[in-house]
Amino acid sequence: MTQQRDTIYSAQREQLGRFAFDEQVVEVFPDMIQRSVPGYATIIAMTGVIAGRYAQQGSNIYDLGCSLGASTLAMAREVGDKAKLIGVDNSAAMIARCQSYVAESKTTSNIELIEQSIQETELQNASVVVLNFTLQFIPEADRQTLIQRIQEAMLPGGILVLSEKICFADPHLQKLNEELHLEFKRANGYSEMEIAQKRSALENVLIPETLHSHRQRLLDSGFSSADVWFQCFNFASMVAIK
Ligand SMILES: Nc1ncnc2c1ncn2[C@@H]1O[C@H](C[S@+](CC[C@H]([NH3+])C(=O)[O-])CC(=O)[O-])[C@@H](O)[C@H]1O
Ligand SMILES: O=C(O)C(=O)Cc1ccccc1
Repeated sequence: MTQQRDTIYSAQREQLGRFAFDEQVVEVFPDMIQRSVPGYATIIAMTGVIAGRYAQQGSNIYDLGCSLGASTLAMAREVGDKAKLIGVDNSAAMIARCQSYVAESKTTSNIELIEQSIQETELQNASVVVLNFTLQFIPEADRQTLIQRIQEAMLPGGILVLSEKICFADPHLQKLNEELHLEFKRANGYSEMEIAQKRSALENVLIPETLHSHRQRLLDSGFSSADVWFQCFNFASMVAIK
């Protein structure tokens, strides 16, 4: 994998379009997500560990919003050929590049990649479902239906890993965590202009919710247990068990 540095928002732009997962983003995505999401590497690696524990023989494992397949490949390493891995993403550019990463990885796992909206994906026989930083891009009004569908497609004892940018009901905590995230981005070499321009491009595209809302939705959808297993500032990962 060649690592290209993310400089997408480094020059001042006259017109800032909505953030999109296009070819330009795909080129720099591994660098972008690592420098933007505190705890990203840990969440990906532990998604693999969790999948290794919960994979059921002959079941399906879904990575919904798989991007370049970071979680898919982390799970492949832990799961081997016990289960079929299915990565889904609606960005053609992401799926194309993901396909070549999977080929390069020479994994012996059975991996299928599908270019499709996860709102349309047929889900079944699932022991593990992963939504790593994807639900935040789904319209809020559609989130309950999707989580409910995932729950219904899961085998008893199955697990959902849900990682998200989160917000806080308490205004002091909201301000603190947002500022700490900004410090993290500055420490990773992003300039004030890059931070400001990306923030504006993500407005009304990435919509965070509180941990309370996420947990409530998971329980309302029929999961028997749901809680946080990792958090760094305004980024968290939860597990929900059927
Ligand atoms: N409706 C949709 N259907 C399918 N895919 C979608 C949809 N909406 C957005 N996406 C896809 O969801 C992914 C979100 S990135 C996931 C990172 C990955 N999980 C990782 O752990 O490396 C997170 C981020 O960039 O913050 C993108 O590839 C979109 O194309
Ligand atoms: O960069 C940010 O501020 C984020 O919230 C995370 C992110 C990471 C990669 C793509 C889109 C959003």
